[in-house]
Amino acid sequence: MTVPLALIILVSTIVLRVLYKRWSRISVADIPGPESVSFWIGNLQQMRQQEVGTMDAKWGEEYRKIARVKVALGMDALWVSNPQALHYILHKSGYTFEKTAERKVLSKLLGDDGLDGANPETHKRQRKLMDPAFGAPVIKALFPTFVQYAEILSFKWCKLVESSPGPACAINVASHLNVATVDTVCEASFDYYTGCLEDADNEPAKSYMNLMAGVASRPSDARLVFDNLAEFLTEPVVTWLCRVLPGEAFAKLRRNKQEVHKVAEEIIETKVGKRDVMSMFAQASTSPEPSTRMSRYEVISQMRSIMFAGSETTTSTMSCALLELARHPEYQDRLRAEIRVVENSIRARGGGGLIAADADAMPYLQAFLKEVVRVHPAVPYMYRRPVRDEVLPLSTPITTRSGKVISEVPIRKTLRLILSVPGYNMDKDVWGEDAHEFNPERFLRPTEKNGPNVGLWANTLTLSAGARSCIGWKFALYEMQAFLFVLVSRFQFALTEDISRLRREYAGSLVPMLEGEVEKGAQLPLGVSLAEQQQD
Ligand code: HEM
Repeated sequence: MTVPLALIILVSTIVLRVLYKRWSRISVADIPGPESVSFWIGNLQQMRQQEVGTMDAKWGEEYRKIARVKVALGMDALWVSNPQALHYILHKSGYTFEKTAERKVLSKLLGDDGLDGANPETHKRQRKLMDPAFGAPVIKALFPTFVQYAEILSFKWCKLVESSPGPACAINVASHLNVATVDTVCEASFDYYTGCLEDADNEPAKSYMNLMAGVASRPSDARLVFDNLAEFLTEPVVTWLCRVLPGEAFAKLRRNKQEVHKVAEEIIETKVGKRDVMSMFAQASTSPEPSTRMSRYEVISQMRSIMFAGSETTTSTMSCALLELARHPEYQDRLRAEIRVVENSIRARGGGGLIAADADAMPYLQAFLKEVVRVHPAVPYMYRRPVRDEVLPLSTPITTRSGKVISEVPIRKTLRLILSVPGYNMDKDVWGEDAHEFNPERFLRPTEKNGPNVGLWANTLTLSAGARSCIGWKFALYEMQAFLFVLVSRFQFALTEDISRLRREYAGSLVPMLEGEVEKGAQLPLGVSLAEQQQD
């Protein structure tokens, strides 16, 4: 077939499908929402032009937690932060709300046939096989590895501080944490030493540095339209396009895939009889029973899925944790005081190092981390669409454009839903009048229950909920607790002048960047100096 003919068929298919959807849908036209900026990209750029959460706070108040927005080519979507609706979508409906086509394409690009993009049947099988590898006993046993990597990072920062002319050294903590989390996830999950914190040149690990910033920050209008076309194309066409399309973003993803597949093939061969996450998956690849088997390609895909899902998310959250400590010296002092008490008790029991039970018994560390996770959601949006016509229940009734008061919204099959994590996490009806302030104290006082329990941890939506919730949440929390303990014990954090240019940018995940230097990727420069240590 000639290229022009192929193009004509492609464009006609898209036009027909757009028209079909327009005529056959249950309309959400009566739901209030912001005016569309253009037919091509609707409100999509508007959602990205401001920092993560700004638009969500505005729309949450103005449209009462559910708004009709426009995505590409004049298509409708619903932006949702309504607690009852979120609860219904994530908890009540199993697999009725699947990931949108463009979200699945991203999963495929970053994780092949891994868990994140799997269709319901495959997802159920994979998740059942993978859940034990992320259970509390396995993750608590990994705690010494988390501490070990925090120590390596701390050693690196000590050298930087000691060699700087003044007592404090400006360190881009986001980029250092990115290296640390990639090293940690490789060692803890796959028993694979990458050594990037110690300046080793490991290509697979390096391909995860600044990945989302390179792939998804500040997309052009054309790119936004292209992403939204995924809905009208078949999977083989999308896969082919991703293989051949030009541009640095696609090239970066192709390099990443090549590097990780190469190393995953080698790792699998060494896994017989071991107990790390990858070994548990590799054993599943030899199971004779189809319901407990993962193919070799699926096992390799899980490595990509986990490395992608488990590195930039924790980088972003820990960076924001250090930022909040720098902004609030009083919280920093309080956390350090709690750390000193635990260090004393470790000394009193004869040493042996920090263990998971120590972190579990630190109320302020827990409260602080919960507040970081609430205010700085590493994955600000989740994208879903119903596989059948559905009705979304609302906890707060809304008045439609035509003046009707409704507490349910009928939606057609495949309507795109944008689940707003900052919208829910900052909802005053759920969190109180001070919902927009950073205040760890809220998790230390008894709270009234306002509405359904939506989120997985501390009721925040940050780790999602339900069948497709974050499988690595315990991994993330223990890793972040270990890092915070070690780093706050050794260092004092302060703001630098550059922080006035800080933007919490949306690049698929929340990435801290500096205005005017977005092309440099994640940046969070903080003043780091040595903290006063206790005398023995
Ligand atoms: C603070 C850190 C983290 C945050 C905020 C986070 C958040 C999330 C969210 C919101 C989802 C659901 C995405 C969606 O439905 O579109 C998810 C899924 C997932 N996460 Fe995490 N994550 C974190 C850390 C980790 C870690 C450390 C790992 C692995 C070591 C991990 C592995 C995964 C995987 C494999 C999925 C797909 C789960 C499924 O589809 O069943 N995550 N994560």
